[in-house]
Amino acid sequence: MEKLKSAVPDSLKRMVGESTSDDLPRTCSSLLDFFLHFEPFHQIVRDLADPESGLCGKSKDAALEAKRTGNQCFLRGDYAKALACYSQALRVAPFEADDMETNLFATLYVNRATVLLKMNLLTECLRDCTRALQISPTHAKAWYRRGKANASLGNYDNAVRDLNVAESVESSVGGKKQIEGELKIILEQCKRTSSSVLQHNENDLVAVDEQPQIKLRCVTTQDKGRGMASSCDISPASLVHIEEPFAVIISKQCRETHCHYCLNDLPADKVPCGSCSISLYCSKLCQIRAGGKMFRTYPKDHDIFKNLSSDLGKYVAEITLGNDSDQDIEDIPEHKHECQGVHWPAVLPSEIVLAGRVLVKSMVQKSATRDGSNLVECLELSQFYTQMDIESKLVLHIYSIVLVYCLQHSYAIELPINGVSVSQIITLVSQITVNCMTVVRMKSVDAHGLPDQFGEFSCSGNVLTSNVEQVRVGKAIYRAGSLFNHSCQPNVHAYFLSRTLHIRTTKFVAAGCPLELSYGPQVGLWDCKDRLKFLEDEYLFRCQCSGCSEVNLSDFIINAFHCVNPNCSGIVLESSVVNCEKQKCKHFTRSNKLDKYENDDIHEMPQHALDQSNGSLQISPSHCLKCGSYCNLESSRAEVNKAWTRIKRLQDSITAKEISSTAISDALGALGSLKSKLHPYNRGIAEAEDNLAQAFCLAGELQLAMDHCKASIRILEKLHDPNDIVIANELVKLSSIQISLGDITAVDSIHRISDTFSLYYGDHVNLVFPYLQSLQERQKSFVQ
Ligand SMILES: C[S@@+](CC[C@H](N)C(=O)[O-])C[C@H]1O[C@@H](n2cnc3c(N)ncnc32)[C@H](O)[C@@H]1O
Repeated sequence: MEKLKSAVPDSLKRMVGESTSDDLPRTCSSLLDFFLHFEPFHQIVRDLADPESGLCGKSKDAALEAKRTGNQCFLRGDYAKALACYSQALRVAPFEADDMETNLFATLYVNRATVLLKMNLLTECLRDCTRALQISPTHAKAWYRRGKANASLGNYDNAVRDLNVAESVESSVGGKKQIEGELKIILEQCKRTSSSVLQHNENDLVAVDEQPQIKLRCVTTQDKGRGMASSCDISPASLVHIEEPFAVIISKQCRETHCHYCLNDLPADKVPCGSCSISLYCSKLCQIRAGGKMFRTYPKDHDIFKNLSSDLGKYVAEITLGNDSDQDIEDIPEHKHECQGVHWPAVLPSEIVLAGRVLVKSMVQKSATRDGSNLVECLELSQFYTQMDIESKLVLHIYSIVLVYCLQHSYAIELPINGVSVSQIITLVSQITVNCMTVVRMKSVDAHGLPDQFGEFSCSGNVLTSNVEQVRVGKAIYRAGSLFNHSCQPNVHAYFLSRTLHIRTTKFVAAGCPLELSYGPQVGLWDCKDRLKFLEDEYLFRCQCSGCSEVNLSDFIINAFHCVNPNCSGIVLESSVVNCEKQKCKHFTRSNKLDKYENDDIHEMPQHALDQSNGSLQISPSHCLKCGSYCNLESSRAEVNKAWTRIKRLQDSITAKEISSTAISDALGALGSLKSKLHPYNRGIAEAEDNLAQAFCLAGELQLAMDHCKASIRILEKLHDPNDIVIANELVKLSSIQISLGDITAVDSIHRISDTFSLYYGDHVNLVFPYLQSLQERQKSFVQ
């Protein structure tokens, strides 16, 4: 990119930098012309798009090497490493390759199934055996391992069937004997235990039965353009919107951990893409949905099966044929055009690869014309090319040109390469920038940073604690979902089950009111100036929401300093905050929720400042809003910065899991400095308290951890609504500490968490956050 950017002549750079969306066909055409005669550009495109030089292709040698290492690890008993090696071998193995007259894929699946069986990952083992059998139906070891996994799962009928088939396809006498021995054991077990047939569906996609019952209207306002509004009163926690994405792309940092199609966690038996070594899937169904149907060896009329009873024959057919053909598979696989081992999909920025997906899908769907000239209109999304800075415009031009060339090389799309087509891609990417949604997943981790996926309490020594973290797993375009505008005080919450967007109200919404979600910033999390800056930088608009146009108390106190007068509870603001507050057009009214400040006098301060001037805020930076005392904020800021350097050291030791008593006592000193300079409800103090809570958890000092966690929550309660999810997330930590301490008040905390999470996730709460169930189980044991 740097090479291409620096090669562009200054005059062309200027022309691109000053362009508006109307100029795009002309600027694209000029830049294309330049690159056409610039050989390094063509070399770059060849490197990115030529399968021969692609770095993400399949290699039988690399697969055999990984398999060999896997075998050695297996023999040593290093099952985790063996599992990783077999998975890597599967990722790079060419689908058609054979190894010792057996399909290499099938062998690798069976090897991996053997490791999975050793690791007691039975369902995963079963699935790998089935995958091997769908490629190579007479693979005796696959039937045998399948039988063992089924027996361990208590599926005795199927285990007996598997072993009977294994025996009939096994050629060696020794092998047959071993199977017979196993069969006897299983038949014995079967007699002792009543058979329970468990269904193990490879693609356990979440069944979503709840459907939105409310009709929404699309309305247009002058300050925000189109937006969604309710046509009736809507009660809190109502599901108002469900939508499948138009296109999705996984985050780069989640490529090894999450399914590239549905974005769920990858299981131990992940499935690789059939034609490149980039993508990984949680199941074959996801692989097919993303990459299209692969060539498959369907079971032929094997002589070997002829002696089977009709019941067993039917069973064999069921297993080996699978049920993919019955599945409702999306007819436009979004990854297919990126395959064949080329590495541009791995190298180019996610938004560009996503633009490629949108473009190909639109063209295949025929909603876009062959020359792509109506691509932008057919998506009907807003875009802000003209507002972009000079540098971004040039980068966007170059990436768009590279993308069209790559698509033509590796997919042979019919899109002509000219100023019009490239300008359409530029507009498409700028649409994606402002309209794509970040798909997030909730993850609970224990104080030691270990994932707590199974909803169990992690236990390290005597410390049992948990945090909630959000993982940004991907980006997606939802056409109707994009019509929801942003508010820093949102009344709806967006979440994702697999790739499906769900939007639910978190407050009562009166008929006709806009339904607005948060694009990231929220009142109570950041102050107004930081929110405005983020939205301008990321989404290129100036926020007009209530939080940014009406004075609210959170924005006053979130970054406030303490009055120098120790007896005064007043707040002192920096000039940047004051300037931002003064620009708000609507001012503080009694309707701003004051209940949470009932026993404080801070709510009077903005009101007081307002009344004096009859309309506009009369507040001076560096002066206490209550008593007027001057505070030298420069020296306060310097002291606060010093304190933060010390707290950061504690954060580093938390990350490194190396907590020392010196680090903690130093951070306690720093917290004292923060408290002496900052207003008691400053968010920085909440953060420092939270860090200390985590540190004390790691050090096993749970009582102190609880005190600091509570102190953090007390501040959050001043900054947010009582049922805000930010507070519930912190309560997760508090409740797990309380449980560990045997503190009965854990029950109240868990009730609050449950109420808030149900508000945000409705009936999906346990799917999104399985940890809640285990908290509730623990709560029951308290009550009994
Ligand atoms: C995802 S789109 C939302 C739909 C958009 N209003 C439309 O007409 O297509 C995001 C754009 O909507 C507008 N928008 C959303 N929230 C806004 C807000 N709080 N203040 C001002 N503009 C907003 C901005 O122009 C932003 O770039």
